[in-house]
Amino acid sequence: MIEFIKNRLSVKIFENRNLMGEAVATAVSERINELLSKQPFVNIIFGAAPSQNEFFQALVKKDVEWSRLNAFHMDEYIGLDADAPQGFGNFLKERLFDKVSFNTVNYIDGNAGDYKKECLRYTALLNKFETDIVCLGIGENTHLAFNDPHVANVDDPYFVKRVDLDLQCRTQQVNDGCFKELNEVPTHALTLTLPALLKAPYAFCTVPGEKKANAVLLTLSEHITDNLPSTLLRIHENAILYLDDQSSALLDNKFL
Ligand SMILES: O=C(O)[C@H](O)[C@@H](O)[C@H](O)[C@H](O)COP(=O)(O)O
Repeated sequence: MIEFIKNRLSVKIFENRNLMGEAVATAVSERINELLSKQPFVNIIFGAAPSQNEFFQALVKKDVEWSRLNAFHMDEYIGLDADAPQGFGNFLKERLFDKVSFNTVNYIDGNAGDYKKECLRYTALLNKFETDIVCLGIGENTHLAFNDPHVANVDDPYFVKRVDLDLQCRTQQVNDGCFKELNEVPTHALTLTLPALLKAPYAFCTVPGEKKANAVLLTLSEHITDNLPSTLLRIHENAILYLDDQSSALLDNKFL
C-alpha cells in the first residue's frame, strides 16, 4: 500500500479493488465502533454505486452493532420505477440494508410528486440525525453524489435539492453497466448538496477502476473549487481517499 497526504486529504493506494474494499470496511467499522463507545447511535450516509461494491461486501461481515446505526443515502433518480434495480435506494437495499439490521434506513423518494416537499422532509431527517460518517465515491466528472460541476455549490443554502445530470454523469451510468443505453438514464435527480455531504466529521471516499483515473488526477492536482467538486475533499478535516491500481494509474512521482 502507498500512502501520501495532499493538503488535508489522506490518500491510500491498494494493489487491487478487493484489498481496497477490505481496507475501507475495516477503517469505517473501526470508526463506527469508536463512535458507538461514546454515543448511542451513529448516523451514516452511503453512496450507491458499483465503486462501493467491494467495500459493502466487506463491511457487512464486520463486527458492528448495526442496530445502533441510522442509514441514509445521498441521491436518487427522479422518475425511475419504484422497484428499478438502478434506483439508489434499491441498490443499497440489495447490497447493504437487507444484509444487516440497521436501526433506521432512510430512503429518498425519487417519485415523490412534490419534490420540494421531499427535499424538505429529507433535510429535516438529516438535521435530526446529524451525520457522523459519509461513505462516498467520485464521478468521472469529479462529482460528489449528484453534484455535477454545473450545479455544485460549496455554499449551497440547501441540504437536498433537485438537479439535472450532465452528459458525462449520465454516460458514466452506462459505462458502469447500470443502464444499457444513455436514453434510459434519467435526466434529473434529488441529491444531497456539497454542504450536506462535507459537514460529516468523517469522510471515506472509495474510488476504484480505470475510468476514474482522470478524475483522481484532477482531484489531487487542480485548484480546489466546486467546479471540480471532489477537490473539496482536500480541505475536509478528516477525509481519506481509497484508490486501487487502476484509478491511481495517472498519478506520477510528484504525488507518490
Ligand atoms: O450515490 C452515489 O454514490 C453517487 O451517485 C455518485 O457520487 C457515485 O458515488 C459516483 O458517481 C461513483 O459512481 P460509480 O461507482 O458508478 O462509478
